[in-house]
Amino acid sequence: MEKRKLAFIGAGNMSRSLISGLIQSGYPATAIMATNPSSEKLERLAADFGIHISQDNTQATEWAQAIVLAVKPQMMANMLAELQAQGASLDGKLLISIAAGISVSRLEQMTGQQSIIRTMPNTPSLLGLGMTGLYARPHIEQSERDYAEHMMQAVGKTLWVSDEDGINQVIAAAGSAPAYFFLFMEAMAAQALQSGFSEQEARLLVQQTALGAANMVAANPDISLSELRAQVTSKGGTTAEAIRHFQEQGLAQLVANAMTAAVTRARELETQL
Ligand SMILES: NC(=O)C1=CN([C@@H]2O[C@H](COP(=O)(O)OP(=O)(O)OC[C@H]3O[C@@H](n4cnc5c(N)ncnc54)[C@H](OP(=O)(O)O)[C@@H]3O)[C@@H](O)[C@H]2O)C=CC1
Ligand SMILES: O=C(O)[C@@H]1CCC=N1
Repeated sequence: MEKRKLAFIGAGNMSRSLISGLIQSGYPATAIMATNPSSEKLERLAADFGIHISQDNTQATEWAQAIVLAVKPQMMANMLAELQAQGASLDGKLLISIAAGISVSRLEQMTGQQSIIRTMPNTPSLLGLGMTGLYARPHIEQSERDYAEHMMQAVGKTLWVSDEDGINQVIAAAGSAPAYFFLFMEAMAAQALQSGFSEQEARLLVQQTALGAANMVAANPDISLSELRAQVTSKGGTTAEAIRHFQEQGLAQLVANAMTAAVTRARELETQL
């Protein structure tokens, strides 16, 4: 892939995940810079990955050809206003936002720029196992789409959405979703602990099973999820009893409601920020 000089504005959890995945995929550390107001996270990034670091957003944006906007949604307007106040020019740079809840048109207003791609990655990008949704307005050139896509493909899989609300659906199904699986695993580990396993044993049982289940899905694209479930579920056996409990207590509806709540929150942020 093209190795543009790439700056991450905001060196938090998601930037660290993306930077780690990019470095593992062979993106040159010398072509990456991260900024943050405080130095601690930056120093860890420099020590772990050998990238450039700076506490000066203007310096980073001037250096970069592509810029990942990776601050919290609530910080975005201030951060971009400060850049403009300092006279930083974003002309000719590709802006890649990873923020939830900030629309492209709002980003255009905040930056005065049009070359913007909205993305929604997730933290497994850290391991090259990310899932990223991308959205661009029709006027965005193919070369810019390709760069953003290849960058995200370096850290996992990608999916373009054709209308912008699709990004909010990606948040619910992928961006926020690692946390759902962690929550489920926490609940399972807590019960395993309760039943007499040590913390370490409980974690081993849960993590290896989650890994195995995810790999079973990935390795069998022609087998439906419900068929994979059926293969575990002996008639009159133990799994059937557990599944009956989940179903009687409305797991599918609960998941649907939770995902809808994530979408609603993303849309709400879009009206507020
Ligand atoms: N975490 C996730 O799983 C995902 C997050 N996202 C999006 O990624 C973005 C970042 O989220 P996340 O990494 O979780 O958040 P974090 O809070 O971990 O990271 C944001 C970073 O931005 C820094 N920051 C604050 N103000 C500025 C500024 N003016 N200039 C430069 N850096 C600044 C913060 O510094 P300080 O150290 O001082 O707090 C912090 O390190 C959000 O917009 C979120 O919607 C998208 C997909 C998944
Ligand atoms: O919770 C959030 O708002 C961000 C967006 C997706 C994951 N984390």
